[in-house]
Amino acid sequence: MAQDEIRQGANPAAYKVENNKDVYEETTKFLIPNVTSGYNATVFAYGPTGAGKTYTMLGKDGEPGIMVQALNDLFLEMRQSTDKTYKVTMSYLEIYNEMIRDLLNPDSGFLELREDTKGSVQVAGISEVTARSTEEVMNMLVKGNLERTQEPTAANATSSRSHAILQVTVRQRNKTRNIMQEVRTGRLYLVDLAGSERAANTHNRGKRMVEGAHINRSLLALGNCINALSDKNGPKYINYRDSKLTRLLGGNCRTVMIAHISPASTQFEESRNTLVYADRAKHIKTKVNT
Ligand SMILES: Nc1ncnc2c1ncn2[C@@H]1O[C@H](COP(=O)(O)OP(=O)(O)OP(=O)(O)O)[C@@H](O)[C@H]1O
Repeated sequence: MAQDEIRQGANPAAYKVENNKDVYEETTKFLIPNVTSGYNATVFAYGPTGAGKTYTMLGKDGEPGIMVQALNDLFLEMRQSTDKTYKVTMSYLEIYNEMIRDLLNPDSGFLELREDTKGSVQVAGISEVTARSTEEVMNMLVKGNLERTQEPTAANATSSRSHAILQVTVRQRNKTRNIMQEVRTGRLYLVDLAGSERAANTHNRGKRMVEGAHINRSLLALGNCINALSDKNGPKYINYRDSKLTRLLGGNCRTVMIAHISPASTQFEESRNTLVYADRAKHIKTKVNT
């Protein structure tokens, strides 16, 4: 079975978005039943440094981000199921300078991507930790964030220099079967990207410039995939293999892009670029195969 899925942003005049809860409800909440039904879904925060991506995804005390809210709904939905049992595992990784690090086990060094027998791309050797509640996931996330590559830049004092990806895997079994057979696996990717600005804008030199080039390689590949997928004449060849980020996230997946822009006039060019990408992404139709 194949299903077409497109969700356009609602009419901005029709609703108010004042906090992370509103952002979650308008953008991400609808994905949760898909994941518990065995589909993959991705939410990524896109935009220049300091525009609020980490604030949206992770949140702050008293202002929980998309991650907490998505996990709360995910666990709630699983608890309410009468005919299924679920097992949830999580992995947390960063892509820094086109290298993958396990943030829950940083001693494991740099990890490689591999295709499994079904053709889906996996991170070889990444730790998968069982989680029974949002608190357990968030505790591990906080631990993992201490390992994340974060440095001050001219544009943000606690700038995330890597793309951070939280993978939540939901394995579903049917309770009513005599043999407890695994039926479906859904995966939710929650992604806090590094800043999308051109390196020159953050007045970075040396190491930060090199990072900028690598960050931009992944983001450029992401932008190219968005361009190719949104081509009015139908998608041409999609270069998912051009970067670690697009290899990992590419393929069959319902995807939400949360675009971040700054109100500052000095950020006009970045804001415009972000909106152009967001507009293109809005027109992508994905075919999700079951
Ligand atoms: N909606 C908001 N309300 C209040 N404060 C915010 C909001 N968005 C962002 N901030 C604050 O702005 C600062 C920069 O935000 P944040 O670190 O989330 O940016 P970022 O886009 O993740 O940047 P980078 O790409 O450098 O990691 C933080 O101190 C954050 O708390």
